[in-house]
Amino acid sequence: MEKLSSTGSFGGRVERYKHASATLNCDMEFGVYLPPQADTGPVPVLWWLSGLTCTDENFMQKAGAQRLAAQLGLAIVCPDTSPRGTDLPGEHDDWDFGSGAGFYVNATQAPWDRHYRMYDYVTKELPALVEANLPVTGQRAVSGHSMGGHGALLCALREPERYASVSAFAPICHPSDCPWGVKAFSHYLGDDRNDWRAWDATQLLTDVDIQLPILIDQGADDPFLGEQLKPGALEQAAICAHHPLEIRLREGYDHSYFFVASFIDDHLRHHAKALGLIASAD
Ligand SMILES: N[C@@H](CCC(=O)N[C@@H](CSC=O)C(=O)NCC(=O)O)C(=O)O
Repeated sequence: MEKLSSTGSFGGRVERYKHASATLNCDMEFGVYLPPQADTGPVPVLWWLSGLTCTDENFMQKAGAQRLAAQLGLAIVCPDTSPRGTDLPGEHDDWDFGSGAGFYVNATQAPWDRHYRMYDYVTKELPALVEANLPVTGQRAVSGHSMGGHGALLCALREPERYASVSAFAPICHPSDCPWGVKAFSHYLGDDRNDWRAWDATQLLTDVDIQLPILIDQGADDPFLGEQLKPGALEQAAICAHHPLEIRLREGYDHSYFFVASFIDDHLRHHAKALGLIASAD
């Protein structure tokens, strides 16, 4: 992998890298925050999955996570949100589909299946690359925002043994039943809705063996709350499956990174506790 930049931040470094992805069949860029503790030994990683229209840079520039990550000794890796440099029919026409909108699934439908395999990319290829080349351990936590919150829930519900903890900000909780999800899933996965179940947190949650407790923050003034995000569906599924889930509805907050930045420290502490970096998240 090629280092694109390295910038000091709270005693650590914000770095960006480029590499050729075999999973996605294209070149990709990603961002990483390495806390000062990474100078003397490997540190665990919070994997952050961003939302629609984002690149690897939105979270690093807007969430303000570096100050506390530096104190905790927690690295943060931000993948991009879709394959890049490709030019499939209609790929760049809409902000909620195609480029910037990979939805963290493995596409099965042509022409998307040649590139849009974001689940395998963020759970397998990129962790292997990062863990082989940067001063990090194989201990992982996962979080994300909106489409990335859906991605984080997928990681934790499909392969809970790979993660110590999970959280999400305003996740798309039931993509099979919202306009963003239906649009993406019909193109990437085809029209048979039985094939969507394995990529829908609300449906997956009923069959998991290892139950990672889920922490969610949701803005009460989020314009996408009722039509796209549907945390109530996930809450009902969690009650039926006795899956530990805490959803905190935040009055006065919307869907933006002002909301993410306001509560990111709580999430970092939640993950740091699960990773054994601190004794208590309070
Ligand atoms: N069309 C608008 C709205 C796009 C938007 O709100 N994107 C969110 C994620 S939405 C769900 O996945 C986001 O994180 N935007 C980036 C940011 O830095 O705020 C638009 O294009 O702005």
